[in-house]
Amino acid sequence: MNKQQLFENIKRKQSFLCVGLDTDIKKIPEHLLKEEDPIFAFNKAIIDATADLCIAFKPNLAFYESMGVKGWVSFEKTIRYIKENYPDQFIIADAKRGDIGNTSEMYARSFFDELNIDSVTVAPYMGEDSVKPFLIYPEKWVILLALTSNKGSQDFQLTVDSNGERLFEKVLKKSQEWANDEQMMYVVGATQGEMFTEIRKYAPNHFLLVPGVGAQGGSLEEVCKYGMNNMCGLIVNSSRAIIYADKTELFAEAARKAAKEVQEQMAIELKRLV
Ligand SMILES: O=C(O)c1cc(=O)[nH]c(=O)n1[C@@H]1O[C@H](COP(=O)(O)O)[C@@H](O)[C@H]1O
Repeated sequence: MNKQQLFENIKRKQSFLCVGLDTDIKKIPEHLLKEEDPIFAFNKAIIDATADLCIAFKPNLAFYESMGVKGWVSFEKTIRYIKENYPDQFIIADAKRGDIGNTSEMYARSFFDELNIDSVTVAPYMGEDSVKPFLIYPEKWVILLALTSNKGSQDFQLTVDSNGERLFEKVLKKSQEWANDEQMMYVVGATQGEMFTEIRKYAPNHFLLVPGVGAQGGSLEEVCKYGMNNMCGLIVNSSRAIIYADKTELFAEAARKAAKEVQEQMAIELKRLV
C-alpha cells in the first residue's frame, strides 16, 4: 500500500486507528480456550468487530513467538485472514528487527516475501546496512523507532551529543538519506506530547506510527495538535484498551465500542484537514 492509498483510507473511514493485536492467552476470555486455536479465534472476532473503524492492524510478534510454533501458526492465520477479508487494511508486523545486513535480509524476506505484510518495525541502532535490506521491496514500509512511548526513551533517545543534537534527531535526519516518506515511517510514542512539534521539524511529511494512547495514557488530542500534517500523517495504535475492553463472551462488542469511541474522536480531529 502506498502513502496516497493510506490517506484515502483515512479519509474514507474517518479514522487513523490501528488496532494492536497483542493477544495474550492469559488475558483472552475463558470460553475461547476450548477452541482449537484460541489466539486466532480471539483475533478473528476482534478483527471482524473493528475492521470498519480502523485502517491498520498491528500484531506484535512477541505475543505470538512466546507460544512457539503454535503462536507462529496463529500469527500467519491472522495475517491471511486480514488479507483475504479486509484487503484495505495496512498490516504492521511489530517485530522491532534490525541486524547485520545478511540477517536483516532474512527478516525482510520472512515479513515481505513469505507473508506479504505491508510494514515492519525496525530498530535503528545498527545503522544503515541493518535497515537497507528492508527497503528493496516496492510499496513495503520500514517503521523506524525514533522516540518511543516508554520511560526508557529518556535513556538514549534524548541524550545530546557534542553538537547539541539529540539521538532521536540524528535518527530522523540520517535515515532520510536511506529512504523517503513513501517507504519510511517513524515510531513516536503518544506519551511524548509536545515533542511531536520537534519531530515535525525534521519529518514534516512522514507518517508516524503512534502507540501509547489507551493503556499507556497518551493523549490523542495532543498527538493531533502537535503531530498531524496535511495528509493526517498519523497511525495511532491502541492495543490493550481495545482488545481487552471486556473479558466475557461480549468481548468483541466491547472492543468495537472502545474502538468506536476512539474513531469518533479521530473524525473530529480530521476536520482540521478540510
Ligand atoms: O513499536 C511499537 O509499536 C511500540 C513502540 C513504542 O514506543 N511503544 C509501544 O507501546 N509500542 C507497541 O505498541 C503497543 C502498545 O500497546 P498498548 O499499550 O496495550 O496500547 C505494544 O505492542 C508495544 O510493543
